[in-house]
Amino acid sequence: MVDEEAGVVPAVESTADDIAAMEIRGAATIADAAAEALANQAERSRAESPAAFRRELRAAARTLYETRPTAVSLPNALRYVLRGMDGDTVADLRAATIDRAETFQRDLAQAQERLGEIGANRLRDGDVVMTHCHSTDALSCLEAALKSGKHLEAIVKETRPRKQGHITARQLREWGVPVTLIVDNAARRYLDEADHVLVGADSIAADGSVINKVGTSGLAVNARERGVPVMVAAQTIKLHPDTMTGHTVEIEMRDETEVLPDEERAAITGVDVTDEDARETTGTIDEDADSPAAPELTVENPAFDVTPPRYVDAIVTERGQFPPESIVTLMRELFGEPTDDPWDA
Ligand SMILES: O=C(COP(=O)(O)O)[C@H](O)[C@H](O)COP(=O)(O)O
Repeated sequence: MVDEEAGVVPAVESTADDIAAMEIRGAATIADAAAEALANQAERSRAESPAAFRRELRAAARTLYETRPTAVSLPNALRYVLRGMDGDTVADLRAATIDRAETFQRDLAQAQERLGEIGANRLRDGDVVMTHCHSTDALSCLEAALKSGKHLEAIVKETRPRKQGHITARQLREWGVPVTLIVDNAARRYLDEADHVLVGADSIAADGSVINKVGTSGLAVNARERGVPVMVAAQTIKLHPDTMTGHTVEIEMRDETEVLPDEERAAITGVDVTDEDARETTGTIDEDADSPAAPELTVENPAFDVTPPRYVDAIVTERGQFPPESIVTLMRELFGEPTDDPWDA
């Protein structure tokens, strides 16, 4: 079935929904799923003319693009696939698009493997690595080090509010790595036991700033104070070309219920904190607490933050490792001049 209006097939809508809901998450995985979705669009398109086919693919790209704003791997993937949409007939366009998406997915997997081998060189036998969130690029470094026979241990930050640290812990344990899981607030204390901080990235800006899961910047600042090197594992698909012309990276603000579910909010707002009597008889719910007179409770839920380059020791890519300040050279080489929206490709 095709969405008649936009021509976007249900498989694309469903991938977009999964990305928005974080069923599909992590910058590399999102890019892979987006390329796959465009291939699905190409395969299932009922367009009868090359122009209609191109229109549909652009609409599909836009649907995918509008899901989450921070990981540049998403528009980079869309742009890459759409730029390969060559041909004079619908059949040729279909074949070219599917082929291009497959090439993208293959290159992505190879880049991650290569990056892992490079990152593993920074890790010594017996090292303890502190992680934040769940990054397949970061895990690739650990996997390569383990495959080369190094013994590693991990201190895994829980990563509130979505607890992606649990995914990291599960994976590392499957690989036989002893894991110590900590709440985010305990990171500074446990940095004394860590030899490296290893994180991934959603975007890397031209000045070498690293945009990653919220909490990365605080971790990096603490690591610098403790003398623990911070290594960022990021395939070049994470380089954000628009930042070369001064654009900033949008930080996604997610729903407040991830931080404060409704029942917990009610437990806070149900008590009138200005009413001394109500506070003393704990558990008393003030019926008027949510009245316009009650003080406002605001919850902010930024999904990512920005770590300035001075707190990062190395950005490890499939092209080698770079000091953050020199990443712009690689960015220029790979992306050339600044880019348009993916659907303008
Ligand atoms: O911040 C996150 C995931 O955030 P979210 O869970 O909100 O998507 C990851 O560190 C990067 O995306 C890198 O992941 P990878 O190395 O797998 O690309």
